[in-house]
Amino acid sequence: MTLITDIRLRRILDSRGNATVEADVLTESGGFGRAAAPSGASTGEFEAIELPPNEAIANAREHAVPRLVGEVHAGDQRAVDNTLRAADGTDDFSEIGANSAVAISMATAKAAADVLGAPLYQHLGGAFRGDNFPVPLGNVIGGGEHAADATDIQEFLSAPVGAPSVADAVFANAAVHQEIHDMLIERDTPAGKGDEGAWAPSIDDAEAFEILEEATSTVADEVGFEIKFGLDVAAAEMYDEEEGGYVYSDQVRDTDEQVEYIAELVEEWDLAYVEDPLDENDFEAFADLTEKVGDQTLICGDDLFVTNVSRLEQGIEMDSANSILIKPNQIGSLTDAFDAIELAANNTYDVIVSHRSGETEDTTIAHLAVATDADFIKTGAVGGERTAKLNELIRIADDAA
Ligand SMILES: C=C(OP(=O)(O)O)C(=O)O
Ligand SMILES: [Mg+2]
Repeated sequence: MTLITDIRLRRILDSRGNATVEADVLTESGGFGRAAAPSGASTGEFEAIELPPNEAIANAREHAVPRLVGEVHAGDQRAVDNTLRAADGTDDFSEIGANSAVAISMATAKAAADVLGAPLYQHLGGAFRGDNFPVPLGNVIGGGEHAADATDIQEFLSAPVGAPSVADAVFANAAVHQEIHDMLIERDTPAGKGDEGAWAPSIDDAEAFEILEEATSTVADEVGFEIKFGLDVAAAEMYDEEEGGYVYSDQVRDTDEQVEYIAELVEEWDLAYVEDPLDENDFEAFADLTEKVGDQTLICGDDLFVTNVSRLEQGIEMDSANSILIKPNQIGSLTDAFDAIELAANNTYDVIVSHRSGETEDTTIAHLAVATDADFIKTGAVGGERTAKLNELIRIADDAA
């Protein structure tokens, strides 16, 4: 009795104050699900298309809603997402918008879970899901497209790999964030926050590494478990062919120099994680770097893979990385995100489920990460739209215990 009986779409605010799409899905037996689309700033060239919310809502109402309401069962997620694809009729959701598609897809999954009386992670993961919890990667210093006049590297991420529980890990990342604040004050470097709540001081990357090392080791001593750190370089945003490569504040590095530089950073700082160290079109340079340091760290494709099975297949074939970032709105549906996760896991890639820089209170990604046994979740360290997911993870762990 999970036949979809109504879908309501509306514009709500995201964390940057921009409009985004929210969907409510109702079912015949009274199930209800609500979800909202997030939005990126450093978006990949190959992502599914986000339309202006008004347009996305109008087009989804015209093309998708009539094919779903009274026609498809909410519990059959693949049928729901296939219907969204058929209604859209393009490869990249450019007709109804990936923002409408992902909001409907996620809201439908929640409605189906509601009908079952089960938490979303259990509906998505099934009764025999593993009992692992993802390690949260906390963005604590950042710049790039997420903050003006700050670091070149987009995200410096605290990685509490030794935490005994997800709650310990979440609190450790918040403590690192606070410790960095204290250190910045001591250094007379006041800082505002970027889009994801990370400190965005006007410092260079070298200083950010020093601060992060000190902050993570101070907090690790306090909490008694290992905290490493990692990066989202978001290198596609730096890459400029006409300039001859990767444009940093103080120099331009060509592709070989960029590979060398990142490999040195991995060695010097014992990095646990490096996301998008190279341009989104350069599967080969990714493969060079993975060959050099892939046994010491995670080389993760975000803009490289855009949660897209075909791009991941290419990466697997070329050994371009050893992990993938999963952002459901990059591809437009939960089914597509699940397929990418399954392909990654079958090829021993680590999986990192991720928020976007523009977020809402929606907690679907916390459930998705637990349901799929993801190795990591990247969803900030502080800020209401980030703690919505982090606190949900704590609740899920509590519920599952
Ligand atoms: C979360 C990220 O930023 P955005 O949402 O701006 O793409 C990212 O690049 O990993
Ligand atoms: Mg990224």
